[in-house]
Amino acid sequence: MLVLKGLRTWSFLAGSRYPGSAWPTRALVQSGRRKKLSSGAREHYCTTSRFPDPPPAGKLQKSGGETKSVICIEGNIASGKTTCLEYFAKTTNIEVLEEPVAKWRNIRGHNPLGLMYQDAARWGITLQTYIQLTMLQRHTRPSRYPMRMMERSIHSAKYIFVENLYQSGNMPEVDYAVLTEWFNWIVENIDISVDLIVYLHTSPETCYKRLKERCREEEKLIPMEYLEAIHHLHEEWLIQQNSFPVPAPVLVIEADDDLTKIIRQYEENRTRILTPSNKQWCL
Ligand SMILES: Nc1ncnc2c1ncn2[C@@H]1O[C@H](COP(=O)(O)OP(=O)(O)O)[C@@H](O)[C@H]1O
Ligand SMILES: Nc1ccn([C@H]2C[C@H](O)[C@@H](COP(=O)(O)O)O2)c(=O)n1
Repeated sequence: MLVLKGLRTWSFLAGSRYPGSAWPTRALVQSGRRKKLSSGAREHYCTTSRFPDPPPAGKLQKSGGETKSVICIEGNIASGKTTCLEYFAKTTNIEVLEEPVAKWRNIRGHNPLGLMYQDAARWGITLQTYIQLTMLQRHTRPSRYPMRMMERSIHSAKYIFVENLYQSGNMPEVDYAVLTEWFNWIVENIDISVDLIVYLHTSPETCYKRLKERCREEEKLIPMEYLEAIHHLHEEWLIQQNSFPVPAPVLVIEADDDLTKIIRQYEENRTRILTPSNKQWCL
């Protein structure tokens, strides 16, 4: 392991390892199909990899047992997810839930996010255990709104970030196995269903630029290779759909553009984003 300025650095792209997942992976999800939409957004829909809808009897329901639509905004670090949520929060009467990053930066005076960036092999499991809990709390939080828009999901926490730690050699197999067992139990027993994924598709270069502009203290250590690895895992999961189950139809928004153009795309896709039950545009 390389050491830089006293900090452990990352080895991001170690060989691919996929044991331990209770989910069928490549063979099942390869039936995903895609089409180009006139608005410039691409849609990917994979019926066979969706979670059952409604959830099977016996599964713990969201608090209150109410039925609501859940839209998850997925994308690389600094791709513009929070900005997207802020835009829809201003213009729409829906519940908007940002990622609980403040919790990840401060749990009883400790900063697991910062620790993870300083030494991923030591603190990766700590951070991801806490993220899995806080994302579960997000999914199951009671709400009086019929629609919820969330930043990321418990699914991407597992399929992107835990996976990256494991594949890059920064998470021991035993830690990965424990988190996977927890995740599989949650999937099988708690309703964490999603109705639409909006994937903000950016180049890693764009994210690197935005990350530097945002200048979050803990993220100053992030190298370009890390954003490339996270980008690659998103592409496999949501575009090629050949790594892990995709829990909902995917609407792809090309998000490298400046804010004015992005907002135009949000407007053009407003109905698709806010009517996830309308599958007319799906294959
Ligand atoms: N389309 C855009 N063009 C230029 N800068 C953007 C755009 N979208 C977001 N930003 C800026 O990039 C940074 C990261 O955006 P943010 O929404 O916080 O990303 P995320 O929530 O995905 O990490 C912020 O400083 C934000 O103001
Ligand atoms: N499961 C996760 C989710 C997020 N992170 C990190 C990545 C960023 O540094 C930070 C917040 O993400 P953003 O909203 O800015 O994309 O949390 C992680 O390590 N694991």
